[in-house]
Amino acid sequence: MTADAADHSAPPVPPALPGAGTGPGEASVAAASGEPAAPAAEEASASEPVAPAGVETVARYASSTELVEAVAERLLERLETLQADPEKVVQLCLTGGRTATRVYTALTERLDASTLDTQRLELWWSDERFVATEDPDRHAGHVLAILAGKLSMRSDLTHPMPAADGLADSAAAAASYGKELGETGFDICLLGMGPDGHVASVFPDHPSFEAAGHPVIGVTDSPFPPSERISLTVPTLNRSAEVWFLVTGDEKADAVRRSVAGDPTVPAGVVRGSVHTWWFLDRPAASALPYHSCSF
Ligand SMILES: O=C(O)[C@H](O)[C@@H](O)[C@H](O)[C@H](O)COP(=O)(O)O
Repeated sequence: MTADAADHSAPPVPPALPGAGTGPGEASVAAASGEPAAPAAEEASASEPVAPAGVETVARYASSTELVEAVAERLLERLETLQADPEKVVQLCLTGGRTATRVYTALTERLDASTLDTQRLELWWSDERFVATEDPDRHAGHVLAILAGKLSMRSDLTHPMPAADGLADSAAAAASYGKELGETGFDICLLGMGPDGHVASVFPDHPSFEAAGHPVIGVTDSPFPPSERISLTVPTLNRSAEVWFLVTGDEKADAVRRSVAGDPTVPAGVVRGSVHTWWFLDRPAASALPYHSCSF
């Protein structure tokens, strides 16, 4: 396995997050990875989604398959570590996309050998295509088909976003999901990234990127089909102790470069974990990074 490098960092001082883990697990990630310190990010305001300060690590893999296997293994270990606190219900935010879907499959293949307590795992989604429950375009359908076959999940802790059947529109669905989510902060938020630097259904140069004051939004004119979606907004994504970006493919290389550099014009440039942001990249996705951003 080839991976890992670290460059971008800020003092590993986790701010208190409602619902998100800030215990010894997170502190030790920062300390163990030994990244150099850098100045803290500017303070965020409600209207400007400036990323919270946290350690950043770029982990580069020779292939997408290596990435998928390594992330699945790391995710399982991390969930188990967070559950070392017997009271802890881990808050995990899931994403759609091909890379994440492969990670879920790889994770289920490791479950037999793991001590993960699925009864203390709460699942959320960062975005959803606003289509009918049975529509194959729906993220949650794919994810649940993979996970539910292997995990005994608690229905009261599993929160797919609403489907289009039975709800007036994506704005109503977003409001309903916002209520369900409340002030929840995520221990880990998994995110894919599009070639334009979009995350969840927050797109650059688009109203979804300016949705201040709304934790969850309905999107009616997505640049990528289907046009109607539901999404967490940037400030809500930033209620994450750890953000894990999973990015593969050379068509994303330039967006990766800009996002890792913190370009405020791309959504992935301003989404950060308050404790740790991981960039899990395959070699093509990392190809536009300055070489010193990766070391293997
Ligand atoms: O809803 C969508 O249109 C896609 O699912 C998209 O947002 C996806 O998350 C990213 O493009 C990364 O996905 P890949 O890993 O498939 O590239």
